[in-house]
Amino acid sequence: MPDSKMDETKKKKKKTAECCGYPISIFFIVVNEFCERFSYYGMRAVLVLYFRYFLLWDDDLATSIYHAFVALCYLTPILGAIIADSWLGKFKTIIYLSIVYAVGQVVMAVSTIHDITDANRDGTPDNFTLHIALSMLGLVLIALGTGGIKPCVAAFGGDQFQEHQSRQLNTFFSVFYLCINAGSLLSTLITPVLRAQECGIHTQQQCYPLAFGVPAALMVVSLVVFIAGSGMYTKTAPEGNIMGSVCKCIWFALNNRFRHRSDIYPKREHWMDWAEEKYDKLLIAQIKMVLKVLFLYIPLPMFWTLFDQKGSRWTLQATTMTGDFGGFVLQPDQMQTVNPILILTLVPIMDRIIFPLIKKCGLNFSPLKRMTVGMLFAATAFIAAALVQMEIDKTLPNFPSSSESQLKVVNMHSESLIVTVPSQEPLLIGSFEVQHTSKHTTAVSHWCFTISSHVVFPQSSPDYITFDQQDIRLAFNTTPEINKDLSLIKGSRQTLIIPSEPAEMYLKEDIKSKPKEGKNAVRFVNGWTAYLNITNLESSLQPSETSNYTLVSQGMRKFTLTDGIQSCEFSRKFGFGSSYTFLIPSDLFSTDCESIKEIEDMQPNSVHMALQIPQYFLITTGEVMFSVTGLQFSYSQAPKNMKSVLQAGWLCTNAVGNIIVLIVAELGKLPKQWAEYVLFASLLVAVSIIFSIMAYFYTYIDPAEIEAEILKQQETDPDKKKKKETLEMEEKENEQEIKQTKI
Ligand SMILES: CC(C)[C@H](NC(=O)[C@H](C)N)C(=O)O
Repeated sequence: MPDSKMDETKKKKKKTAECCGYPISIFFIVVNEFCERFSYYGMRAVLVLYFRYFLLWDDDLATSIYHAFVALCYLTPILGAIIADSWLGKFKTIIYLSIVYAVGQVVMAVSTIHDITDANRDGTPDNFTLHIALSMLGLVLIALGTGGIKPCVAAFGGDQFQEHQSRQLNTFFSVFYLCINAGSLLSTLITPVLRAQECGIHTQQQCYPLAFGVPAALMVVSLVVFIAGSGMYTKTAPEGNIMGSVCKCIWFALNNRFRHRSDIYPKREHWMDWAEEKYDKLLIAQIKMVLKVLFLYIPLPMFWTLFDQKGSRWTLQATTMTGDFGGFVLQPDQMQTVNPILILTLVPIMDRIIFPLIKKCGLNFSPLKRMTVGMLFAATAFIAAALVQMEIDKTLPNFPSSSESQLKVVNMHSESLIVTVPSQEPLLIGSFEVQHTSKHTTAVSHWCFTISSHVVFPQSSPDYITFDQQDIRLAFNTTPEINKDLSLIKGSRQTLIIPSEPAEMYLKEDIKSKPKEGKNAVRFVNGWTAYLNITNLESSLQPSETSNYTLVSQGMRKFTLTDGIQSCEFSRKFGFGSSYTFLIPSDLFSTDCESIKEIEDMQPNSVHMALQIPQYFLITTGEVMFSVTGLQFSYSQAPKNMKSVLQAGWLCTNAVGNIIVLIVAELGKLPKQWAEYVLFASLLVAVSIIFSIMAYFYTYIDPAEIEAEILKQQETDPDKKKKKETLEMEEKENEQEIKQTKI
């Protein structure tokens, strides 16, 4: 900004109302930031699960769209900075883009109401296209709003301070960062709880509308709070199109350099010096400072690539773990709260203890060194995530590969049965009726061994494997032998149900991946002589029929079984991510449901979510070293009129990081999740080595000092006036051109 203009702005700054040395207006800004971050992080916390389990996208698509959205949120700050600097000013930009943001949140919340398209009232939306279109529109509006206001709000906060309040200004930025994390913490705790509620008009479903609706409401509150402070703000007028001047100056330098590429022209120290013919030395020097920092930013996106996977891959990892902490149960998406909790504790610890201690030891822990160490911490966080993943993989069922089939046999007949399988010992499948002496709660391992067993068959035909008389033989001890041809589905797990009338045996497909969201999949085989109604099941169960799987949440669950005349209750406590087949015997009501037997199709998750804490600790330590330092570095190394430009550039590194996740997730699909974590960790280590080399050659500057020196030089430069006049004339010409184009 030209000096004269800056002086004008300073003069325009009226004396503002103060409280404890702070302008009162900043309280509105801080509360506004808290609500806005609550809104943003609350919505983000449930976004992947919404994609995965409401829109039914697979893991990769859900992760890709999530990262595309985050990337967009960090690309739009450039737009916000341009609008604020050259057109509306920060105040109006914040208001208008906050309205866009709030509308986006409301559209997003509406898109999650399944009842709006659930005409047949079966609990699932009938028109997925409408839900997808609405949610994508909502996300684009949110990205425009949140990104657009991001570089403006902090700067607008800074504008509120007078010259004598420089100490308070520094504290403001710390409080501002803490507000970001307090908002993030509360929302990531609350919205998953709201999501876990059941709601709906026709059918009760996961309450996504509430989980997205509350962030929408908070965004409206944020806007109202910001407007409420309107009368107290110091509002600075737009400072001219800085971005435009920078781009024009760079373009001119490049063009001029190209025109003078011949050896006859003397070389200049820097390629930007080729703009000297037309542009002010100060502007050129400022652009050089910015470009130097931007060049250093090139490797930084890799940090964000890893950092932003907390909300996607790590949340999905948590769904395969158990969150039972004794007194309370943690939902998988709530694990993300560990990050802001650690930020709130680690920022003061680092600032007050660790960094001063390092300084006391005589070590020069410069900002760029801190950022390199931060990157290495993030890389180790991913190694920790890979180790946890390996532990999880050990507990996952051995699902058949695409060339295998798995078969389980459940014998509900009154006699034992021998199954003969090629190249395997004949299996004795005990009779459910004869052996059901023990209670369902104690029978798990016993039944798995005697009445059921998984057998893995190598697949020979491309689609199905057919067992003829030679392949599989089912023989009973006393009754005449029964032979059955069985077609097993490739890559699938199936259960052969042998009812009381063995000739009516049938295959039922088993669940072949962990149940969603850490829930439990249960089904019933009706060995009772009449139809049965069971709570939670879609329809009544005919004799000998097997129900489809139904999902139940963690904790004690009660099922009421009735045939219309008699009824009994059956309760069981569930963990996370298990699957069971419950066998209903013929003496169901005489034993008051006690004789129900269970077969564990899939073990409950056994790796505890607490094991994710080390990876969260490492990534957050990395964040404090990298992100907080990076923000300060971007501010301190930027010339006074380009602080927001560099802030937008800094936010862009985050956007590019998310785009990298998208590309790697799409192109480099690794068969094992732990291998993907190791790949990301290795990439970040490689990038941090490159960054440390670049940092070694970087010389820290004091922009204010350089600017003052150039201004002093210019005062004695006779060309200065002429150049300024040329520049002003060109700007006027440009303006006239624009006016004419409009006409
Ligand atoms: C993206 C920024 C680093 C910042 N995020 C955080 O502080 C997280 C919650 N730890 C933000 O501005 O949202």
